[in-house]
Amino acid sequence: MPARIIDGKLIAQQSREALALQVAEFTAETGVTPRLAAVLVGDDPASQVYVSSKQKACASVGMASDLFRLPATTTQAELLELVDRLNHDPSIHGILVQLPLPSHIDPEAVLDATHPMKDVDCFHAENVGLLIQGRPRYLPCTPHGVQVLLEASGVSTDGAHVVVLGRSDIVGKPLANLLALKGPGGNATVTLCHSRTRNIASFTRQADILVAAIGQPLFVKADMVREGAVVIDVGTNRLDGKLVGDVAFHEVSEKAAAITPVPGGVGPMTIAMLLKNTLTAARLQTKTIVR
Ligand SMILES: Nc1nc2c(c(=O)[nH]1)N[C@@H](CN(C=O)c1ccc(C(=O)N[C@@H](CCC(=O)O)C(=O)O)cc1)CN2
Repeated sequence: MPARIIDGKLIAQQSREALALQVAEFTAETGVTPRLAAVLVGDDPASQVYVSSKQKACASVGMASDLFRLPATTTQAELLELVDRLNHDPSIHGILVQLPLPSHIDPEAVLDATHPMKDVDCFHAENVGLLIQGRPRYLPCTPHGVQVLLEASGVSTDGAHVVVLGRSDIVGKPLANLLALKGPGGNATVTLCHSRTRNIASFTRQADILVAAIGQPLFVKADMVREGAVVIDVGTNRLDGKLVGDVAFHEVSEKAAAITPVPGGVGPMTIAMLLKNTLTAARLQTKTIVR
């Protein structure tokens, strides 16, 4: 039987609708509108699309956003100066610096410079540390999106064997940590595989839940997947002008119990989770009057 499709577009929309109510309530109580600053350096076409989607998503839930567009020739010092200005602007609750940055800028220096309270991407070392210790301030957007997709589709991670392909700082590493935490949405047994893993298929075939975030188009084939597994595709690769994931969708969906498509799977969830963090940031930075 072909796999059930996990509809990220729909689940992200439901998440935004729920969030819009929370934003309205927060603003009515405090008079504060949560505000996100997006920083885009250079002309990467995909990054322009993602940043514009983030701004539209902010507006759709009643949040404000500002876009700071800088040319590709911007120096690291100039970017750090802008981040410092945003750190000190009390009207801004969340800062996101869109990645990738031009190659002459060290992303670590920029992410380290973002104030941890405004780090709504959850990339700052302090926030990553808090997550790993099981007391997160913010949840990393794509990993949290994967977690919400699983929950919304009735797929429990409790005691499940999750195999994560890819060890990036944005997806693989934080996702492995998030799913291994104690509590609902966690409690998984996690195996983290990467490009140097020997006989990777011997691991993927053991997965109850397989998450592909390895950045290689159509890497996961049907013979790498256990019958009845749940497959989550985080890949966004351009192949012959078309957007494809890390999973060979058609053949794998004949074997999996449930699968996310690309587009329309994890991608929209990343943005929905960013909005959640921006509201959390606004709450943390606003002294709410207790009535
Ligand atoms: N500062 C950050 N930079 C980057 C992040 C991030 O979380 N923070 N993640 C990715 C890009 N990304 C968000 O920024 C992102 C990627 C994909 C999508 C998405 O909705 N994709 C759609 C397809 C859109 C298309 O046609 O290209 C989908 O999968 O349905 C949203 C956000 C790297 N950089």
